[in-house]
Amino acid sequence: MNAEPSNVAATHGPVRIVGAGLLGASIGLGLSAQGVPVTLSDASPTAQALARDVGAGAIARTEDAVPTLVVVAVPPDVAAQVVAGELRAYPGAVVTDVASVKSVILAELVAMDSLDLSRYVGSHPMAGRERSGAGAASADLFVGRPWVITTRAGLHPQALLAVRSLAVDLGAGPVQMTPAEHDDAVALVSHLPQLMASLTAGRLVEAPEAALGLAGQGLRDVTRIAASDPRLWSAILTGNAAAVGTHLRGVRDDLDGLLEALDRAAVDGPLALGAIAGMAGVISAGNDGAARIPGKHGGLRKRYSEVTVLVPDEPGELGRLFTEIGEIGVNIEDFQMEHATRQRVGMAIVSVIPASATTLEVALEERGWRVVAP
Ligand SMILES: NC(=O)c1ccc[n+]([C@@H]2O[C@H](COP(=O)([O-])OP(=O)(O)OC[C@H]3O[C@@H](n4cnc5c(N)ncnc54)[C@H](O)[C@@H]3O)[C@@H](O)[C@H]2O)c1
Ligand SMILES: O=C(O)C(=O)C[C@]1(C(=O)O)C=C[C@@H](O)C=C1
Repeated sequence: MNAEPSNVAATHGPVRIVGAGLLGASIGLGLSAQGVPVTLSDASPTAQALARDVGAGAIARTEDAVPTLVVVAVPPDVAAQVVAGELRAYPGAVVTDVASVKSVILAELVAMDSLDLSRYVGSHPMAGRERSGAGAASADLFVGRPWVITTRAGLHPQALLAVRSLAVDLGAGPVQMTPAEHDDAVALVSHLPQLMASLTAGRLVEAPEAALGLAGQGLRDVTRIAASDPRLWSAILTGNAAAVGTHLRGVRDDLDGLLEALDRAAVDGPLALGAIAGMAGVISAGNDGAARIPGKHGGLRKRYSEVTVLVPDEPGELGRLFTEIGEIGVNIEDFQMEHATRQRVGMAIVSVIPASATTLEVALEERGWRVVAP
């Protein structure tokens, strides 16, 4: 049963969404759930119909009420053209786009004639998935995530406010920065990780089956986003080429140092002069960098204990595990599932606060679950 829409949004509709894929449909779902009227437009009639069918809004028609806010959620290489069209079509509306790069789109818009750019606010929710299209959309996609809102001279304060309200209504935290600051930041925290995941996964293309059969959670963690859409990501990466190049050159320097140490170990043995320090330096820097990644709600990442439980690969077993953890009175902070190759069993890795780990292990064992030793 659908919950009644709770009409508490600060965003005044109608909101028109152009590009009804993962981002557009997620925004539509989040706004529709709060009773904001949403219309959807997409170059693909199929994408448009799918977004409507998942509940993201109504398909746009020429006789629709004029929107107060237009959200452009198309790939970055066409975003400026679409934003310009919307600014011209709706002279009273605020127009935002959610593309993953910001400077290149603004530069394209500035180069166009007779556009009222005081109503355009480039933005970027730092939330997404490795899958495209409305079928993967979720109203909760933005909850607890930063939503970058780019600022610059000449912006109408009401336009800024409208896009801030959109972010807040969808549960995100607005963060203001210039387009250049945004592009530098995402080159490091989003675009470089995508490339590293893709480069690592690309090494698997010709890997022997026997090696792939040994793959554990480490490989899965590092390669989740390697499933991302090549067309979308090519546009993102080339749209932020200079900043991405800077970080990749940094990685290249690190790789050169690493290879030098490895080559020494390969020739003179594992304890060759400088070899151990070379490895430890890279791994320690990784520890320090990872420790700086903020937790999902903005605070410092908490260190949880992991309790690993074998779960039979049968309907309802995972649900039973969750129910019993609830009965034991322990809160699940995070959860991952690891699948054992060629076995009818999976490993549920349940993250809990350290003080609860032993209690949970003992209680689950008592209830007949097989807990894997930490
Ligand atoms: N995928 C993510 O994780 C993520 C996260 C944050 C921001 N973004 C940005 O959001 C935007 C949309 O990404 P997505 O993941 O939703 O992609 P998507 O492929 O799921 O959806 C894009 C939609 O835009 C439509 N489209 C393409 N050109 C169009 C045009 N000229 N006019 C109208 N519709 C057009 C496509 O048919 C498609 O339905 C991109 O700019 C992307 O950089 C993506
Ligand atoms: O979680 C993911 O799938 C993402 O990679 C989302 C992610 C990110 O790098 O954080 C990817 C690109 C977008 O521009 C914003 C968010």
